[in-house]
Amino acid sequence: MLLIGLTGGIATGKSTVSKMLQDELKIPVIDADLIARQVVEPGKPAYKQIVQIFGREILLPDQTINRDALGKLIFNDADKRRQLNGAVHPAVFREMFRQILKCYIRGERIAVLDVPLLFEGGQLLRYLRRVVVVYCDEQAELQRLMARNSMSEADARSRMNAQMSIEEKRRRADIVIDNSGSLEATRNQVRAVFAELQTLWTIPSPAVLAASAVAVASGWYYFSRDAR
Ligand SMILES: CC(C)(COP(=O)(O)OP(=O)(O)OC[C@H]1O[C@@H](n2cnc3c(N)ncnc32)[C@H](O)[C@@H]1O)[C@@H](O)C(=O)NCCC(=O)NCCS
Ligand SMILES: Nc1ncnc2c1ncn2[C@@H]1O[C@H](COP(=O)(O)OP(=O)(O)OP(=O)(O)O)[C@@H](O)[C@H]1O
Repeated sequence: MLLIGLTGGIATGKSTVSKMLQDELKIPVIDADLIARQVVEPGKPAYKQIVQIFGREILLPDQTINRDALGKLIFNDADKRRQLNGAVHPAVFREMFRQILKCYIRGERIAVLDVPLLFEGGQLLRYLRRVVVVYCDEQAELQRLMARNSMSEADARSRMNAQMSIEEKRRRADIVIDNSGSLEATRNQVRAVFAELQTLWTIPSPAVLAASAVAVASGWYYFSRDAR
C-alpha cells in the first residue's frame, strides 16, 4: 500500500485538500487533527495526563477540555507545548498505525496521512513514499487563520510561530500543491498529483506479501491489546 503524507502550515488548506481526496477521489485519509481530538475525550489516558499537567482549570463545566484556553497556554509557551505534545502524540501515533493497518487489511492501494506536524515530529517520514505540502504564502496563511478562527493577528502569529515556516515545509516537500488561488485551481492540482502518485503502486511480490502478512499479524496483535 502506498502511504502518502499530506502536510502544510496552519490554515494553508490541508483539510480542504483532504476533503477533495475523500469526497471526490475516494482516497482514504487518516487525519491526525481529528484523532488528536478523539484521544483527549474524557476518561481517555491522554485526557487524564492533560488534567494532571494543566489542572482541572483547563476543563469546561461538562468536563471536556477547554481547547481555547489550552491553545492560549501552549501556543505562547514552548515548554507547555512540549508537555502537551508528550501527553497526546503517542496516543495519536498508535491510533494512526491502527487505521493504517485497517486500510491495508481492506486492500486499499493508497492511503494519505494528513499530519500538520509531519516535518516537526519526523518519526512518520520513513513510512511515506512521498510528502505533499499544501502551500499558500505566509500573508494568505495569516489572513485565512484570522478569518477562520476569528482570531487577533497576535494570536494567529503565535500559532504560526509554533510550527516550522511554510516556506521551509515547501522546500522539504516532494510535491507542492499551491493553494494560493481558487479552489478550482487547487482541485485541478490535486487530481493531477494523485493521478501521478497512484501510478507508483505496483503488484507486491510474494516475498513482500509474506513479510506484510507477518507485519499485519503482529501489528494487529499489538494494536488490539487496547481492546482486550
Ligand atoms: C492546543 C489545542 C487544544 C488547540 O485546539 P484547537 O481546536 O484550537 O485547534 P486544532 O486542534 O483544530 O488545531 C489547529 C492547528 O493547530 C496546529 N497545532 C495543533 N497543535 C499544535 C502543536 N502542538 N504544535 C504546533 N502546532 C499545533 C496544527 O496546525 C493544527 O492543524 C489542540 O491543537 C491540541 O490538542 N494540540 C496538541 C495535539 C497536536 O499536536 N495536534 C496536532 C496534530 S497531532
Ligand atoms: N483556495 C482557497 N481560497 C480561499 N480560502 C481558502 C482556500 N483554501 C482554503 N481556504 C480557507 O482557509 C481556511 C483554512 O483552510 P483549511 O481549514 O483547509 O486549512 P488547514 O491547513 O486544514 O488548517 P489547520 O492547520 O488549522 O488544520 C478555511 O477557512 C478555508 O475555507
